[in-house]
Amino acid sequence: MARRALPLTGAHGRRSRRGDVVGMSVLTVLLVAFPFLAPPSVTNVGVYALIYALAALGLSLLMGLAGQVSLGQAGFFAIGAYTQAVLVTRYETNPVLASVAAVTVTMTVALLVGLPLLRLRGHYLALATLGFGIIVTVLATESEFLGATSGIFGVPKPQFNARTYDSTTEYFLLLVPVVLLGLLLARNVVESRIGRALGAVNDSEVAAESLGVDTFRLRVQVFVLSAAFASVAGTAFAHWLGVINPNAANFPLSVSFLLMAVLGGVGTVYGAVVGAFAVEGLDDGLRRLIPELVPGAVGEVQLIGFGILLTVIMIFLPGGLHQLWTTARRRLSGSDLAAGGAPPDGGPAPAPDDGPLLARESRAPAGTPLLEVQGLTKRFGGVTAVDDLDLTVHAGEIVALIGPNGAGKTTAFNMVSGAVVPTAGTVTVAGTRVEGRKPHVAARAGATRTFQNLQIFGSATVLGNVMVGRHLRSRAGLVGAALVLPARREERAVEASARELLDLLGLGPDADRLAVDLPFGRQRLVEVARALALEPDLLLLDEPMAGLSGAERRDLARLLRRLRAGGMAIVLVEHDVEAVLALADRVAVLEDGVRIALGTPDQVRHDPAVIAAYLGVDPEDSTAVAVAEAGPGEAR
Ligand SMILES: Nc1ncnc2c1ncn2[C@@H]1O[C@H](COP(=O)(O)OP(=O)(O)OP(=O)(O)O)[C@@H](O)[C@H]1O
Repeated sequence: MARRALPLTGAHGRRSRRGDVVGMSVLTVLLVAFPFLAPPSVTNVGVYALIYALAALGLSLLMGLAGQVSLGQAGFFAIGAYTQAVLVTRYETNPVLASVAAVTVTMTVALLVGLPLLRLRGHYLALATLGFGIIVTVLATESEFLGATSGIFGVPKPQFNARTYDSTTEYFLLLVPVVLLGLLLARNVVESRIGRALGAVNDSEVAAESLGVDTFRLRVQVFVLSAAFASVAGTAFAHWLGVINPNAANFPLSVSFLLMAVLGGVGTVYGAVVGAFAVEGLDDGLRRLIPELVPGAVGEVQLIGFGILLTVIMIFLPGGLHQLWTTARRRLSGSDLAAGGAPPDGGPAPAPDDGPLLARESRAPAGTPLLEVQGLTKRFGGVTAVDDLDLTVHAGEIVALIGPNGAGKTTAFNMVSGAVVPTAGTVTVAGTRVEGRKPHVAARAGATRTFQNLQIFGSATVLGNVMVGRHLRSRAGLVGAALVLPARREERAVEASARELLDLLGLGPDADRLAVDLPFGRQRLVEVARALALEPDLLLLDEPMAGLSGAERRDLARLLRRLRAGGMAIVLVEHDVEAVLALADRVAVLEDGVRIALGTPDQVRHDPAVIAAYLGVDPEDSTAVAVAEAGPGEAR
């Protein structure tokens, strides 16, 4: 399971508003005092640090939230800078209006670039973004309109109320509120429904998708947001330097942004600012030091210095300076902050109530077909894992899918939930065709799942895991999240309903612990709670009993009965045949991908073909079948 170096927030699910206010206040005081305390040459370095911090912040969001590395951030920086320079110098546009236009242009380009590029992952995406940066550099170099290699001169220092901000100190102070606003917006996004969903995607894309998160759409959104940050930085850069040339898009600058984000701590919003100051300080230091150490050395030597630094950080401090900070805090407070306190031991069992659970008026009446599978087939090369499967599951019933190892249960299950594309056949969930589409489509239609191999969101608390399950039951988008106000009330409601569900499943005392710190059986329960948070009409459970103790199995079986009584349809793949026969209304049996039986537990229990499949006796041999019927036991 992919995990980012550090949780972006208090382990998405727990906010620290007081910490935010203190952090922002301290940073504001430090930044405002900086130009008055530092000598002018250092303030000059500080101006660059503030400008670059914005671009690094965007990159940090992209890497921390969307898990994507971009080597082309300078490309967006340059697009912002060039657009600003053109509008201000050629069309005498008001600088503020020009900035709005520059950011809009950059975001549009990012959208157009992101739509095809973000289908790539990992190194491929990094290489593609590198290519994008190179294209921008070449276009700027070759374009006469953009001044070719010389670039565009004469971008004036900004003026407000007939006052020109042309001293280093003034420009620094002008940038401080812009950077603080950028931090605030970024922080809001990280703490929002969108940030939580992206954090989940980083931990387990398939699980996040199954809870209704449209991962591609979110990635594109963060990519565009990240470019917007770079663009704002570019406009500030153009006014500060007064000239913009193709160097603004070049690879070393993208590497610098990457270094700032990584050094500060990927995904941590304050880290980008700290990283920018650290890198710019080092850059200045290396610029002075290297010519003394290596006579005649030029820029490339500095780049090597950065390369070495980046490597050392990745090896010894993958969480960047933020990691140092959190470790120090943890040591000072003598507690494990991420874990959210001492683990309770075991926690109480689910409530003993046996009434219907999660019933609601909008549910389809019992007996309504919610899942219709027709002719579902999957071939892996020469292996036909599932062969022409038909199955209908109705509201208010539990259907079990059983069969010996390799029978095709998981493959069938994965095709129904959207994780595997069928070779043939259809899957309809509550009237929506979902076969071959991403799992979030099935989730939107009302179906979600748990996993045989647990897919817990490792960087999140138990509460954070379950809050992701509320993704489709909340609405705040990226803009709403950035502006926080419309989203705050919704967030409180999401947290309250997630806590309610945790209490219902006896997980309340574990709510603020990291989910991965829980024992295996309780992690399974977290997955069930997370799935239930979506309020599904169809719940797909892949081996939910595996790894549970006897008491936990009984509790889970009772929970499923209560959900069925509440009108939910449940499909479970399970190896514990006795448990299944005691729980399910109907049982479908697969062997070598073929459905060999479908009926009530009693019918299936005595079906000679089923007995033969499990025990290897000949269904025509009545004596062997009679002996086998005496007790099929567990399949494994
Ligand atoms: N990605 C894959 N590539 C190739 N073959 C696969 C793939 N996934 C499954 N298979 C094959 O398809 C068949 C069905 O596998 P599947 O995992 O669906 O069975 P299962 O009933 O869930 O088994 P188990 O109970 O062991 O989990 C097996 O022969 C398996 O080897």
